[in-house]
Amino acid sequence: MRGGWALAGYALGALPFAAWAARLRGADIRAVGDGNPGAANAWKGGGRLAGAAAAVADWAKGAAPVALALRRGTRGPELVAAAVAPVLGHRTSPLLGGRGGKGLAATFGAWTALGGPWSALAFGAALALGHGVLHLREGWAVAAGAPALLVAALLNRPQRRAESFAAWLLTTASLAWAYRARFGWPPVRER
Ligand SMILES: O=P(O)(O)OC[C@H](O)CO
Repeated sequence: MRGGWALAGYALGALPFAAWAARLRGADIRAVGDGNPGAANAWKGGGRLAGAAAAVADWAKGAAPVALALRRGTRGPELVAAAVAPVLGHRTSPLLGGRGGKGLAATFGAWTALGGPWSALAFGAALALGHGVLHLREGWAVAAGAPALLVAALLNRPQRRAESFAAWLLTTASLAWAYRARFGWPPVRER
């Protein structure tokens, strides 16, 4: 069905696993840290197990629609939709009143399947380098990691060049918007 991957991906992405994991451990994720319903706050509010479970579940909900779409031979705009929809579902989850999370874990999941594991690893390494080693503010670290993700995906899965480029534009725009309050000047944090 045309639009099926977009609908299924959005519905899966909208499942707020981090909020549920925190709640299972008695925490309200909105009251933890910056209130983002993501794995980091599930970890802070609900402990390591809740955080790890949320990270895996949020990653998987990004990866699963793309992996299934690829297995069915889906290409073109439908494949792009399968990659982007879970991220948007997480960002705007109706189960959280439209105020979902930033979509970082779901983005990692979608790219693990679309660009191959190396693209997600390249993104993760660039984020760790930018934020952890070079002390870039979160927004800048995400922006600096995005080109690494695209280059790794194009090298890794050259046969999906058009889909990767389209999905990259959309997931990067989504992350840039989600992290818009985390840019700030200068790009490097004061220590
Ligand atoms: O972008 P989310 O919503 O997957 O959550 C972000 C993580 O908790 C890391 O800050």
